[in-house]
Amino acid sequence: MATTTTTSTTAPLPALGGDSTPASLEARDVSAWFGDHKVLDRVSLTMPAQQVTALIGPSGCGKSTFLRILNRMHELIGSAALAGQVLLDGADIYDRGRRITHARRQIGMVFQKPNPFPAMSIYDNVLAGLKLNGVRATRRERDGLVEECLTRAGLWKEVRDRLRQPGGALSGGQQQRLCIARSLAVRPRVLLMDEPCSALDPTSTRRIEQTIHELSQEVTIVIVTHNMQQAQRVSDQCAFFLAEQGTPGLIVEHGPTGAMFTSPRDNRTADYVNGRFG
Ligand SMILES: Nc1ncnc2c1ncn2[C@@H]1O[C@H](COP(=O)(O)OP(=O)(O)OP(=O)(O)O)[C@@H](O)[C@H]1O
Repeated sequence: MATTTTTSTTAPLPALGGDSTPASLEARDVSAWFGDHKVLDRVSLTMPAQQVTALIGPSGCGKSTFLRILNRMHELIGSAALAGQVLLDGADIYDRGRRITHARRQIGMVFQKPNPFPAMSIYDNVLAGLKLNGVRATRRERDGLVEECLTRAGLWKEVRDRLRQPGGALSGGQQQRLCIARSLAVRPRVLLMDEPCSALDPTSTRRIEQTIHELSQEVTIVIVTHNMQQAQRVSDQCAFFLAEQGTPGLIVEHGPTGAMFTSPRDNRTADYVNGRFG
């Protein structure tokens, strides 16, 4: 783990994982189970660095399970099991000897429902991940990081004069951007987003999409979305998941987003992206 000095400096805090450059993620033959229910079957997908990859598909086909596997959250569920590999810039995050916290620090997650600590101040919400990891920083470093992360999340101008107010007092869309700022504070190399706009109104949704666009050069993004317009607006590439008639989920087709929507190779993809099912 990178150490952080406590001397007064304007230099940015280093990444907890030692490297904050955007990383590629590659899933190789990933299968997943809950008990004896197999929910994913040999899913392989490359999610290139500095790109936004959208995971689309009908409810229950395993998109969220796949996303949770990408940062080792799946294994927190008692009945869960998995097979296959997940490579972060070529190194398997599931290698024996590699600690779960190592993957978590480098691969952040933003959830469907904004989940800031409601009674905690906006300022402290942004720093919550650092505190959890025992990182010490000067006041100046903390101030700098809070401003930087809120700016990157597109929230700074709206909250700069009320940083000591509780996170729970913000609107839903602002809370979601606060959660993005909190994720960014530990300098992840990949950001996973599980339907981050599904609880938001259209204006807040567009603001989050703008944030995703602005962040995409700095951090690799993988987003689950049910909204086909959103997938087209925010992503560079798409993967279409499907679980047919009680079979485990798999990827039917993946590729550049434009091609997936204008000239899909598989009829099932065409039916799904054109709203004929799901
Ligand atoms: N904690 C769990 N325990 C048991 N089964 C689960 C659990 N979580 C998900 N499943 C099952 O795994 C399968 C895939 O679920 P998952 O949530 O990954 O799909 P999804 O494509 O993300 O769905 P949605 O779009 O509705 O969120 C489903 O059959 C679901 O019932």
